[in-house]
Amino acid sequence: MPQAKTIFDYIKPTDYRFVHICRRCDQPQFSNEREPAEACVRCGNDSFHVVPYYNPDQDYGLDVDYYAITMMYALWKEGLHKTQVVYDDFYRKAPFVKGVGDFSGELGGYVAFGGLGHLIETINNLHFSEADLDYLRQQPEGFEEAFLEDLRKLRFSGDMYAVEEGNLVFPNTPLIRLEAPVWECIWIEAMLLNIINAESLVLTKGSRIKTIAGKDGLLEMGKRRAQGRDASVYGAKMAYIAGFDATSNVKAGKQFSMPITGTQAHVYIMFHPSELEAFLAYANVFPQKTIPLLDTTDTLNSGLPHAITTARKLQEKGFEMTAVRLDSGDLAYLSKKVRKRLDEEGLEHVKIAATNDLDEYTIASLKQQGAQIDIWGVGTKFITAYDNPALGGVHKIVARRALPQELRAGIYNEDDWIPLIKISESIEKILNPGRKKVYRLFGPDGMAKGDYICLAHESLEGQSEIVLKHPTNPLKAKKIRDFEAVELHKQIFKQGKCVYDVPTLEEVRAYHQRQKNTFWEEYLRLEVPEVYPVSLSDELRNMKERLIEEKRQHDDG
Ligand SMILES: Nc1ncnc2c1ncn2[C@@H]1O[C@H](COP(=O)(O)OP(=O)(O)OP(=O)(O)O)[C@@H](O)[C@H]1O
Ligand SMILES: O=P(O)(O)OC[C@H]1O[C@H](OP(=O)(O)OP(=O)(O)O)[C@H](O)[C@@H]1O
Ligand SMILES: O=C(O)c1cccnc1
Repeated sequence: MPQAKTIFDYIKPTDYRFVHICRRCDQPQFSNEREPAEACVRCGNDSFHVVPYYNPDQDYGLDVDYYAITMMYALWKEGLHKTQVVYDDFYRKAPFVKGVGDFSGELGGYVAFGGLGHLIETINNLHFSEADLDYLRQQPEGFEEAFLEDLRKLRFSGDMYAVEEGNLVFPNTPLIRLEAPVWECIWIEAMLLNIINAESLVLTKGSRIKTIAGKDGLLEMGKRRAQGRDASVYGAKMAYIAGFDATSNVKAGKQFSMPITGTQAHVYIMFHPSELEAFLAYANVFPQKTIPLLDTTDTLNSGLPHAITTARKLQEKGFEMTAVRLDSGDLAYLSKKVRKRLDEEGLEHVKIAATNDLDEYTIASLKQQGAQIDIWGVGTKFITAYDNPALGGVHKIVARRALPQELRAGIYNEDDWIPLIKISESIEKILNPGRKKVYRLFGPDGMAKGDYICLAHESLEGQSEIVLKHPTNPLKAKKIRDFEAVELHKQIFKQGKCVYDVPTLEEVRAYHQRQKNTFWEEYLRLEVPEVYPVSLSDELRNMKERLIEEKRQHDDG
């Protein structure tokens, strides 16, 4: 007899917090309330098992810090919420970089820009659901119904320009430029930073690991250690962009159509009466992809001979064993011993995979020690960005249109962009004001020579020579001739609509590698990397200095 249809068969619940399951007939009912209000729709019973329900597709509108909502409300009350503004997103200091810096103490390093795909998807979904509005209605601030009604209709309506995902970016360079009504920019802030900071950080870590692993096999295995489910899935995506070959994360494989792979864990070996039986049983089921784990008992005296026996059995059936995995002990020593033994047995084709808290530094050290490792499995230290757990990217207002009182007083015109600046104790922290764009300058050899940040109306077209000047240290200057200037920002949203052809994951991965290849190794090395030149145009620098001066005079007066 066919099973009775349930509510799951008819609707796709998007907005509920609880499922009340009838204790008599198992009929589920969705609700935002913990307390079941009604009797079972199918059998009339009134006893329910209450199960928390969470659909990750919900709560886009509330994916914010509360002060965003209160500021949005205050601006709405003032009638200024739709004022057009410009926001920049940038970071100030590259992560993971160790060393003392150059002669002026400046540290180099880069960030591989990640998260744009996820951000586009999120902005496309941005809205306040009825449940979101109900939640706000319950807050003690007493938001007016007319405000909540405006939130109900609110969608992102602005323009967004961004560096493309996978490119390399440097401190203080605008990665994203948002031009939208001020309340939308405030709404988006925390969500945008959450995505871009987390994914760029992990992509950068992955990119560094890939630099060291080179052409060796590289597998992502961090699911169990990532800080949250989302972080594991998007982290695996970043690994693939960085150049890893595959992930152990099956959800990421499905969600992003990326390759998945795996070996075997200690449980499989411990469960069987003996290590050899375990190896043989697995090989029997997966003769084309057998990667025995050698260290459950004793890597060299038990795991290795049993793996060799397994490889022989596979050969008898016409198969070659793929690899063996080392997961503890001195990986340099063990890998050399294992390689030698395998080669002596005529098993040169069997590769050696290694895991155990690896990162770019351990891999570099193992390579330097002559370790015979062909495949690196990297988990915890990649996915958690272990040695630098946060990227401090920020989202700052840099310009706005005139306010009604300024228009009335004739101080500004309607189409003026008014540059904004925030003075800080340290000169490095003072942000670059105004609507800006970024050029990357390439030499005739195709290598990146420096980035040039200028105002949006400026152009480098027809210019054959340029002096790149350090933003805060006038002694650092570099003349460049014979360059090709490429604008880094692409338009992503136009009046709220995505106008960007979002590349496939394969394309983003290839793009990351191509961009990385345009940087000299000196900028990418792990320790004490060269500082990549980033310059402000003279017009931007002069404007910044003038605004600083005006602000100081204004505050003194
Ligand atoms: N030759 C080597 N040179 C540098 N680092 C190594 C070398 N061999 C292993 N390592 C690293 O040293 C660390 C060893 O960690 P740890 O002592 O926790 O492992 P273990 O005792 O071998 O195994 P287990 O995970 O079972 O505790 C790991 O991060 C591993 O990657
Ligand atoms: O070491 P990672 O870079 O995180 O790579 C993934 C690790 O996860 C597994 O072990 P698990 O951590 O579950 O147990 P273990 O520490 O006892 O090996 C596996 O054996 C790897 O060692
Ligand atoms: O497939 C593996 O070997 C694997 C997967 C996740 C974690 N550690 C190892």
